[in-house]
Amino acid sequence: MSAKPMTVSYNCREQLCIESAPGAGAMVIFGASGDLTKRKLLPAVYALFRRGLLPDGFAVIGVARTEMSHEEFRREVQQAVIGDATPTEQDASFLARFSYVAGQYTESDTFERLQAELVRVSEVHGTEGNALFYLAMPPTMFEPIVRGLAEHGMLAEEKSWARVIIEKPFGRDLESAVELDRALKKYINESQIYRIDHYMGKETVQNILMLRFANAIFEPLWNHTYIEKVEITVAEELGVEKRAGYYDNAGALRDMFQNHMIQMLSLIAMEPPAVFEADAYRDEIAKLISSIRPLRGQDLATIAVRGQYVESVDPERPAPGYRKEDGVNPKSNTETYVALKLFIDNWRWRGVPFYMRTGKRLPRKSSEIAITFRPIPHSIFKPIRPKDFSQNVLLLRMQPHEGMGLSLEVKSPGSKLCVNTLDMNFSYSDFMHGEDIPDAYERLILDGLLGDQTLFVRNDTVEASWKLFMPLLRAWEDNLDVVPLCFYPAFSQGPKEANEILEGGTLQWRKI
Ligand SMILES: NC(=O)C1=CN([C@@H]2O[C@H](COP(=O)(O)OP(=O)(O)OC[C@H]3O[C@@H](n4cnc5c(N)ncnc54)[C@H](OP(=O)(O)O)[C@@H]3O)[C@@H](O)[C@H]2O)C=CC1
Ligand SMILES: O=C1O[C@H](COP(=O)(O)O)[C@@H](O)[C@H](O)[C@H]1O
Repeated sequence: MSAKPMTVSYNCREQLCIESAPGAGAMVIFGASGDLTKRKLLPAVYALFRRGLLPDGFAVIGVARTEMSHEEFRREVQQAVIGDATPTEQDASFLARFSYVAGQYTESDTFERLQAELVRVSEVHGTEGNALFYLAMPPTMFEPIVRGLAEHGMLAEEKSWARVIIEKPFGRDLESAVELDRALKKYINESQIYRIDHYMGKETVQNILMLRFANAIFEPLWNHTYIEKVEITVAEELGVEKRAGYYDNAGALRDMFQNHMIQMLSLIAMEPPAVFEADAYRDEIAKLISSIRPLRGQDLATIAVRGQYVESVDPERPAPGYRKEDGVNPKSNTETYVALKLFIDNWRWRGVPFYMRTGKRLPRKSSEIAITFRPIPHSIFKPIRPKDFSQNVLLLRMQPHEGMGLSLEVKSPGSKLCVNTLDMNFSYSDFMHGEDIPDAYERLILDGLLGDQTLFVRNDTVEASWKLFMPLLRAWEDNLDVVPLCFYPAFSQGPKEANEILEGGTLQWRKI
């Protein structure tokens, strides 16, 4: 059926918007000279400023070992947020709120100077002694920095607040995650730790909750009786880029599955929390992760596939194999692709397979969740059989072209009784009136300033997720034969062996 554009009407009901403005506070970025700061944090802070969401009492202090004056740091910030454009008066007032402290992260002197700078910005910019510390640093530095902050009284919360945002990886296995948490908890408590999973800040990921819990039509169908399978894909076109040092040690399971993929699965499958508040919400996520069926040794070969990209075979899109990438061990067995079939052993999801895959150097960037409903039980349109009808699929597109789709079986107009599939599609961009959808870091930094931990990962879920994956990680490390490393050409659909976990190849992955 030729698809006509859908008419979407959308009434923004301002009275139904929940938006809180943060109170005064400073943001301190450790690792201010780094990649994450330049590419993500500074543009996000600038976007918040442009949207009028930063408090009047606000300042940013960059900290790193690289020697820089305040002015040099401001120039870096300017470059990161407006590039070569000439700053407006408003931009100048934004840049004036930035300052810089250079020093070693383990030296007392650095923390003393930071403390003095916090006092200064409190007086000059009215940050009221509150501080959001963002550790955009390799995780080996988390403990020394938190210790330094605590020893210099910057984490005490008597008259002001102090929060610490940390970036993944939260450990590289269960043991190191427990150890990291133990080390941090010597100086701060859980209510001060904000663990970022940037997927939770993505608008479309959050919309899963609104779709499920603000519409009565889905909940009755949202279970094993009506849903046949769920497929979650996070495909990247990019390769390892400049992060080989980290990635070759981590691999796709640690880099994407243990965190982003499991969090997305949780949003699809969790029970409704009574309220959308940090603990109620995260309790449900923790329960869900703990109900995922353990990955047992004897099942691994039938539920898991790991792959690594090799050189592209497409002459129009040349790309080297993973082992030839800069900084990668030429004999590396690190996986750049993982596909898994998971089950959730609870009342709602008993027997429903969750097919999940993620990988680098796939044909294009595409993150989506496809929920396939069961076939109709009986056809009244004889001789058309039940299996001739396409099953309904609800598609949630995270990126790019954020939106959703629903496929329905409909009658083609005309005297004949013809069944056809109609794909109803809608894109968020239709609602945005030319504005970009806010980046995940904007939302998460704002929540950090607000003191709202809802979208941040609680430690019990980090540990539950590591616990789930440990048998697989151990099997891979101990014995390459249990789940052999399969190779796929860059920009292909991934290793062909991934089809095997789809019921021995009788089903197919959605095309990326
Ligand atoms: N970049 C990204 O896209 C993403 C990053 N992350 C995580 O965010 C954090 C920061 O990432 P990113 O900015 O890429 O990291 P970088 O490697 O760019 O490091 C950030 C800064 O930390 C300092 N640094 C680096 N290595 C060391 C070291 N061994 N000891 C002390 N200081 C060091 C450097 O500053 P200086 O030398 O001036 O002190 C550097 O500018 C990491 O935990 C990373 O895993 C998570 C998701 C995506
Ligand atoms: O955390 C990570 O995420 C990115 C993918 O994030 P996206 O927002 O671009 O989808 C991934 O490239 C990176 O390896 C990983 O560390």
